[in-house]
Amino acid sequence: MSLLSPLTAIGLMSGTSLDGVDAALIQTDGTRIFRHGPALTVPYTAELRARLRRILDEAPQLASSDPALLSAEHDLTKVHAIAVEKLRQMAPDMPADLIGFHGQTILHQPGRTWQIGNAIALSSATDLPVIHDFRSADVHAGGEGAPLAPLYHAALLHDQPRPVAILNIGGVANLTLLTSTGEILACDTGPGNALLDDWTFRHTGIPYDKDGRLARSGKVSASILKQLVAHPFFSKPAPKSLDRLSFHTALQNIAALSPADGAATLVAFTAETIARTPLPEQPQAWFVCGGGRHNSAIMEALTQRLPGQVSPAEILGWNGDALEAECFGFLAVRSLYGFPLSLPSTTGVPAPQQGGRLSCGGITPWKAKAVLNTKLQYNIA
Ligand SMILES: Nc1ncnc2c1ncn2[C@@H]1O[C@H](COP(=O)(O)OP(=O)(O)OP(=O)(O)O)[C@@H](O)[C@H]1O
Ligand SMILES: CC(=O)N[C@H]1[C@@H]2OC[C@@H](O2)[C@@H](O)[C@@H]1O[C@H](C)C(=O)O
Repeated sequence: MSLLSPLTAIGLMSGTSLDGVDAALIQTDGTRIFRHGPALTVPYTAELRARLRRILDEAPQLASSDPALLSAEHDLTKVHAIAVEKLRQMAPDMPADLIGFHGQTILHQPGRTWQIGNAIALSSATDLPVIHDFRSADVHAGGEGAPLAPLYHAALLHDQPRPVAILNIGGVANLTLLTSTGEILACDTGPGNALLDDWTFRHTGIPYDKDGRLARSGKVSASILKQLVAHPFFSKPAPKSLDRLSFHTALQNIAALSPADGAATLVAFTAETIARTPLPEQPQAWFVCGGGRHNSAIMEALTQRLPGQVSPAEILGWNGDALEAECFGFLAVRSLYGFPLSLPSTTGVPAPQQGGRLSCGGITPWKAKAVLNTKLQYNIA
């Protein structure tokens, strides 16, 4: 059991959907969760989203000094600072000690992962220490750099009957399995909502398939689904990770289908690839978080395919839209306390790996010392 003082952290995550910044407060010592605070989302403007999307597409060729990149980074850091300010106003009874700042992933490939966001500027704007750059240490040590949520998921699941899983359906989907012996196994499983969002937008002008209405009005193309799931990624054992645009060629495979049949086939693709993930044990319960749990077509498709009980995270009293942001608050505290953020069974890194970097950018040194030193004492009593 940890004897370190609990800290209150603000976690900030901006996911692959480019919808905005999720922020959440959490009180934790990096192993136990003492309190979940409020959470909120500050959306990106359509203009910033469009700039980020261009940067994502160009990322493999971009220099870190590229003016368009620096300007987008500046603006998205401002959105993060606004999220922190709003959250502090919502929870005056939970003063934050530090921030966990994930940043916007613009590239994720074997051997290279890139999140943008200016930690020094965020630290200055909020007057708080900021932990950032959560993924590079894992990648440099030979890991996938993702997913990083598994240690947080395992902390959330500590009192649940095993084997049990948390499934996150964001742009990409990822799962954490806690086995009957307590091993934590994790991976990205394949597409989440990203392909369905693009397809729906292309055919209806609406950014996502609200409540799965389009998909539920269509029919799955069994032959195209068979082609899609034949990709070797899906039979590869965990750990494994994906970039946002992995499998985007699936949109070409379904191009000749009607909008409804295409949506139905993409929903089946998401559910089928989750169900096919090679796991040593089948969870008896799946707790689903991320925006995909709002899509009843996806939830139905999962219920049909998975042998265990499938429920939204809310059934355990969690906020399924806030889990990823909470996770980066939790990981910020782990980083500060020197605990690993990843394991061989979660990212394929050769040994448990610490990560994250501390930036006290704009904070006067005496203040950073006061905040962190007082809190970083062993709480022996
Ligand atoms: N009511 C709804 N009906 C259907 N789908 C929804 C609904 N609400 C949200 N979604 C889906 O959830 C997506 C957003 O999910 P989420 O916020 O988990 O993504 P993210 O955090 O960007 O992804 P990632 O976990 O890959 O980083 C939307 O793009 C949409 O596809
Ligand atoms: C590189 C990157 O940002 N990956 C994200 C993305 O969104 C979902 C999935 O792909 C997961 O691998 C990860 O985020 C979660 C929070 C994670 O690291 O666990």
